[in-house]
Amino acid sequence: MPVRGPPGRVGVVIEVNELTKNYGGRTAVDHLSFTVRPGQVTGFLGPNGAGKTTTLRMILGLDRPTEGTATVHGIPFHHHPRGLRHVGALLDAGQVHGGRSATVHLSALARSNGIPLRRVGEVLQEVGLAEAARRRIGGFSLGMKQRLGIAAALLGDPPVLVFDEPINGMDPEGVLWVRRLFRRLAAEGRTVFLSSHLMAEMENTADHLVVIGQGRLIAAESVRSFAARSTRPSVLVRTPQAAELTALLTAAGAAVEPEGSAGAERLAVTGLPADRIGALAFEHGIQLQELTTRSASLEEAFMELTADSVEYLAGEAR
Ligand SMILES: Nc1ncnc2c1ncn2[C@@H]1O[C@H](COP(=O)(O)OP(=O)(O)OP(=O)(O)O)[C@@H](O)[C@H]1O
Repeated sequence: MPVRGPPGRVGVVIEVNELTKNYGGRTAVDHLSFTVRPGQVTGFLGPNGAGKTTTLRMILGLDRPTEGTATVHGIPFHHHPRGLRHVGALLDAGQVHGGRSATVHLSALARSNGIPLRRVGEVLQEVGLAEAARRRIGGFSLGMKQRLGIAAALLGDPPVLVFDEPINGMDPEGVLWVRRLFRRLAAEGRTVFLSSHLMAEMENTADHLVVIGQGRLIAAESVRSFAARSTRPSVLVRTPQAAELTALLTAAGAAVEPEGSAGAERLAVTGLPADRIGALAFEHGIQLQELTTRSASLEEAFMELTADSVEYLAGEAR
């Protein structure tokens, strides 16, 4: 079923414009501007302390910006009359009343937001907590609490979903499940915006990325073009003549790193393209068993682009 929200700027659901948050003398979010569109999963990435949670809180109207604006469908979220039926959010899975059961917790949310109670059973089923519905939340693992938080976000069947580090604490099966869920929600036309400090989590989940460091925008683009930004694509070579090839490629200006365990004879070569490596090996009678160009991983692009902000934070002895 296609999901529609109220009209805003065409094709833009969440719009952050020059958003800034100061805490005392410290700037947590610094003139940040980006947009989030429907029908795709947008990953919100940055190292720890980059300002992701603060930004999400301002989008959800839980914190007031020092400067700038954050709107959902063209209006600040706290002015929106439909609450959970408009935006579903998971910010802190731990912030639930441990003495209640999942059913009681979700029923209270449904009642206060004018959502039919039948939705409680539906979302518990959806997130795989139907069996645990009557157990005390206090006994839930972090992964189960994340599922409960996702159930709460889905309760109002909203067109916009915002999740802060939803994959934290999930086991591998939970990670696969949640990825499929996010992709399905986006395919239904919803706007799905989720934060993480782990690039690898986003590689298979997001279509689009907003990357921040020290509260400032580093990149806002597709996952594919972000990965292509890494300046260090490398070529993987497997040969029984590793020492000879290493000397040859190094002399030709490449950097060569052995990979895997000693004697595995796999080399990661940067600074020379695969065809040149193949030609040099052929000219010198060196046998190659594998020659593969590796596209730079998202992780490498992320590390390169956020290196400065991470160093800065480490230097501040946080
Ligand atoms: N209520 C607050 N009072 C003072 N400083 C705060 C407050 N909330 C956040 N900060 C600071 O603002 C900066 C950004 O924090 P934020 O939690 O938004 O980052 P994050 O990207 O979500 O990080 P993480 O991945 O570690 O959750 C940090 O330096 C943090 O210490």
